[in-house]
Amino acid sequence: MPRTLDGQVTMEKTPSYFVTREAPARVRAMNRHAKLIVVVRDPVTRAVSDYTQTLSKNPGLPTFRSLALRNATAGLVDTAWSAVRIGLYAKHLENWLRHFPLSHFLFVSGERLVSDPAGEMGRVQDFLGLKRVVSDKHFYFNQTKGFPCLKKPEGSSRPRCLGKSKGRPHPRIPADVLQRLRDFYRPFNHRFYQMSGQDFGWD
Ligand SMILES: Nc1ncnc2c1ncn2[C@@H]1O[C@H](COP(=O)(O)OS(=O)(=O)O)[C@@H](OP(=O)(O)O)[C@H]1O
Repeated sequence: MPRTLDGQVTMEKTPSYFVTREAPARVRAMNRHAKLIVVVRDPVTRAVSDYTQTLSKNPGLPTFRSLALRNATAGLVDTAWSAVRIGLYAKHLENWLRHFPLSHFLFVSGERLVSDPAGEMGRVQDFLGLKRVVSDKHFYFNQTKGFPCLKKPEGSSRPRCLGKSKGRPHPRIPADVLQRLRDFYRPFNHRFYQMSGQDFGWD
């Protein structure tokens, strides 16, 4: 990574940092002033999205139900499955808060990133102490993609949406499995709302 000069902000993005036990201590050892941005979405939708991603690479994958529930009859949720475990945001945040104060974090709502990308980007710019440059006029809603896209990315004169692997249709998951997961996550979500001071309205 090149050295950051005065007036520059260096950003690094790795989704697995948030859920990796050793990451907070290592990040702190590198820079204890680091600002940390975490994008979170409803953990149930996140699990289905995760499954969709794996399924696209491995079409022979067992059903979502058989991976999410340890014992189909008892309906116990399998927290060893990474698609489930990653959504336990309160647990991951607890680990990070041993190394960084809450003021170093910005939690971005994955849902609002879709419904109001400029609004969420406004919060990101404020958090980073940047002038609000990215605004409503940079986004448009692409009907075909079903998501917001950039009107004119930096260095290009043509609009740009995220790639095919972002915003794919999800397979239909049986309602009882989704309900089981919703019930499972509820207490963890509430704890996460308390810890972060933000209600994401997932239930
Ligand atoms: N503008 C825009 N365009 C397309 N997709 C968007 C957008 N904003 C948010 N999203 C949501 O981002 C989800 C994919 O992001 P990931 O977190 O899986 O990406 S990454 O693997 O961490 O890079 C992806 O999840 P899926 O819908 O499950 O594909 C999207 O819902």
